[in-house]
Amino acid sequence: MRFEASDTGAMEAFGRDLGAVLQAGDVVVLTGPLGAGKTTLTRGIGAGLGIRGPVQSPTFVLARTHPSLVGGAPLVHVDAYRLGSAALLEDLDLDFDRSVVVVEWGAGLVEDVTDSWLEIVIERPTGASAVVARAADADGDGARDGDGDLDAALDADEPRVVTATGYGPRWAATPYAARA
Ligand SMILES: Nc1ncnc2c1ncn2[C@@H]1O[C@H](COP(=O)(O)OP(=O)(O)OP(=O)(O)O)[C@@H](O)[C@H]1O
Ligand SMILES: [Mg+2]
Repeated sequence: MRFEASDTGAMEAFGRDLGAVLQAGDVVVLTGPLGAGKTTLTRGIGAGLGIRGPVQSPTFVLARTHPSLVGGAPLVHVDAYRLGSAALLEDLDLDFDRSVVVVEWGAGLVEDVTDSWLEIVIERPTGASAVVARAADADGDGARDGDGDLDAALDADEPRVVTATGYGPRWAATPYAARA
């Protein structure tokens, strides 16, 4: 399943819709470059699940558990950026069966801990480098301004291409199923 999230709100809305169908035992893997929108999507998933926020970039903790406010499964939000190996993911001893687990940078790690997962790849078609170049020359005269607000430019709404592919029995009969 592939679509374009035109802005931050569209990404959160996709997450909310997805969160509404996720259940305990589900694992979602988010892949995409820095600032792609992985945490933004996780925030939407959290809203769809009805968990207690706020969902933030797990900078100092590798995994954060958000309890449900509606009697459903908690959201376990993992940042595997510094984790690097499936063994370390296993060491976190997460309660996969009873939680919805979302792993940023989890590609290639979750295969060892679950037989089914939903992989979501987020791409910035415009490319971060193009955004950086534009930020450096905000007035567009071809010369570097030196006062471009890089952070604002990186955060500004721009489309993302989102591809969601489900692997394993959990996703087989869903629109996300990977085509054999
Ligand atoms: N179409 C879009 N979809 C999602 N986020 C967008 C979009 N357009 C702009 N943004 C902005 O891009 C930023 C994405 O940041 P976010 O923290 O979600 O990325 P990330 O992939 O988690 O980064 P990191 O790798 O650092 O964890 C946010 O500031 C968000 O508002
Ligand atoms: Mg993030």
